[in-house]
Amino acid sequence: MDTGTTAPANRGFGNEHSSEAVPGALPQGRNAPQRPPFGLYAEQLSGTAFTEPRARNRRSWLYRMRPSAAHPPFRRTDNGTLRGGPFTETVPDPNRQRWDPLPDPPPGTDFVAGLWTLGGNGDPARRTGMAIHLYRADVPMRDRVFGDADGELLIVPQRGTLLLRTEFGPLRAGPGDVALIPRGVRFLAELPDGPAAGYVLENHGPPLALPELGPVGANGLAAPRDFVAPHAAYEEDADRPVEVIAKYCGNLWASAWDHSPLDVVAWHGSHVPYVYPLRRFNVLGSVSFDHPDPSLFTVLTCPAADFAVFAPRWLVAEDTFRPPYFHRNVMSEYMGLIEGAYDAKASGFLPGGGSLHPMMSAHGPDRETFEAATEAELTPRKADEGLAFMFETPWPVTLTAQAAGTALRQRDYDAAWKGFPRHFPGPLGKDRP
Ligand SMILES: O=C(O)Cc1cc(O)ccc1O
Ligand SMILES: [Fe+2]
Repeated sequence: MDTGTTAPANRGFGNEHSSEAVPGALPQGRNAPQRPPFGLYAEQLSGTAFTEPRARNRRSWLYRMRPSAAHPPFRRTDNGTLRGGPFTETVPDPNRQRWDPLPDPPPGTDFVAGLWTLGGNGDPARRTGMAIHLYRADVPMRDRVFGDADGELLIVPQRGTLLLRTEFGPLRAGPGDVALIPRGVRFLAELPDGPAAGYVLENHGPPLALPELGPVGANGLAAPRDFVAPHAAYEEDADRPVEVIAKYCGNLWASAWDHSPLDVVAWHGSHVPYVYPLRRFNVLGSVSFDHPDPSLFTVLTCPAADFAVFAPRWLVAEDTFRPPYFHRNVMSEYMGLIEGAYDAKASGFLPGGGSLHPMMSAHGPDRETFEAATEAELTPRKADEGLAFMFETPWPVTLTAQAAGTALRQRDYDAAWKGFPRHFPGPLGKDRP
């Protein structure tokens, strides 16, 4: 992971971070001096209510060339394939769904234009729920900058690298990394390795945080120090026309600025973007028997969703069906695959594709996986065939019309669980109880 500078990484989830692109640009001892250094303008960006308890309070102070307030009106612009809650285009569907990866975008698609919404729940106007988006882009954002008032964005690259130039400085995230852009933080996405694709969890509610560790102890799972915040960096050519796009209560709005919002010279605070390399996740698992619940793989959690990663790990459980078990649960599970294969599905779940297992819908290993795991010799085995993740949400996910109607939807997904033979009570007269 490259943070774009040679300075030591700005590490630690939830820290009071600080950074200055020019020595002396960050005011010391107060947030709003009468005259900030170099004639910069001080601006507070609050991610939580002013009175939110200290442990959950998120805000940052930015010292910029111009106040963000100096801009003309925002006007509605085309949402493209982006949709916002409340999701009412289809009725909530109890069926299990799976999609093939999205095809390449029309030439000239940047990160924002390439956002394609699968579905979600809640309502951004009430700051509840979440949305699931996919993105694919083949051109960098140059004179376009995006900011999402509706929530934070957890970006999961699957193909290609994103160089995210944020108000707080640059972050680089490629396949195997996740980037977390807090609510309202403006950024553009460049594509240093060419075309890019991936997944986005948009969280409308309280921000994602590291999970409690409980009996796990003081260490384990995602370590706070593996989250890297950017170093302050501003655009030298900030005085140029830039289209600023805002997502606000589900819709896109655009404003023609005469300067770039990427003009922050110094900042400090807790409402900051991060990159986290998923392979740093300290996977814990069963060293005796049984397959643990996937909550043990939680990287980040918030009321609207848990983000879990299925990272390489050793499987050693004795007398155990080792892949994910058959289950029905109250949560709705959207899964994506960054690379390789996932241990519950022998076929059909492709990198860049996705599956949705709604509230109380029965799912688990497909028949091929079941048969193989039932016969497998239970020697210690490294499960390192891929990198999968899950957005697990307590509320049903309602699909957009495009996600429900697309030809990418695998209409025969139920066949993954077809043909399980009945063994009980056994042939008449034999083992019959
Ligand atoms: O459905 C899935 O594949 C996700 C999942 C994984 C696991 O290890 C246990 C339960 C679960 O829902
Ligand atoms: Fe599941």
